Amino acid sequence: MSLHTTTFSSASELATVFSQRIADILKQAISERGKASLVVSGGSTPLPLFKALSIRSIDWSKVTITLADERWVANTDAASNEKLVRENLLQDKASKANFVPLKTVHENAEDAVQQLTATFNKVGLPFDVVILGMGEDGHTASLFPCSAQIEAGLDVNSPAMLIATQPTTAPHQRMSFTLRALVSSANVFLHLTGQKKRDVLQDALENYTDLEKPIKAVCDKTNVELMWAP
Ligand SMILES: O=C1O[C@H](COP(=O)(O)O)[C@@H](O)[C@H](O)[C@H]1O
Repeated sequence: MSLHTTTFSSASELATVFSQRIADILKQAISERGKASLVVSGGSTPLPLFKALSIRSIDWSKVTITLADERWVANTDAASNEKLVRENLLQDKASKANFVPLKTVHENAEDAVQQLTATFNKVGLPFDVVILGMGEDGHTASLFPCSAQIEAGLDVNSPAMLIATQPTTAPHQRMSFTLRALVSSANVFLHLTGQKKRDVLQDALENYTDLEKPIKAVCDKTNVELMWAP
């Protein structure tokens, strides 16, 4: 499988061009099937992209948006990826999109897997667009190399679509789509900014196993387009 890199001069140029690219794919899906789906990541990197995407002119009422992963905190908590999406992506034109949260009322993430799986069976996989981020430890979505659940999360022979994870090097229980669910999309993007992340990715691809650096597992299993700016 291949990694194709597009380099931008700045995070804002990246956001402008990438948001148009995503909008074009979603529009195409809507014209073919009457609906489209978009998986976004949390963390700090996507902020300018969310703002650029929110003002794109597409029929957002036909788009389902969800997250690649969620921290198991209330959606009012500063650490909530849902909060980030609601405040920055589900605004302006994109406020009409249908957002499906990963956080449920369950106290433990593990207890929510069955309900969420039923929900996303109705949404339907594969997703039209998956945008992944990456942490400096090589985790992507909430597939953390330090977690006891990493083998299960990366097992593409398992039918599991979602997995509850507990990182030991980062706070909060998590809910994450599995590698199998993420790479089933025809359009998997990796969105990174900064030289440090680019070096981590390069090192992961050259010197580590999939279990040690889960981002490598994604690149091993599907074609990934890296959108990168310094
Ligand atoms: O914990 C998470 O981290 C990664 C990377 O976040 P960033 O702040 O370094 O951009 C993110 O992709 C993931 O969705 C998030 O839950």
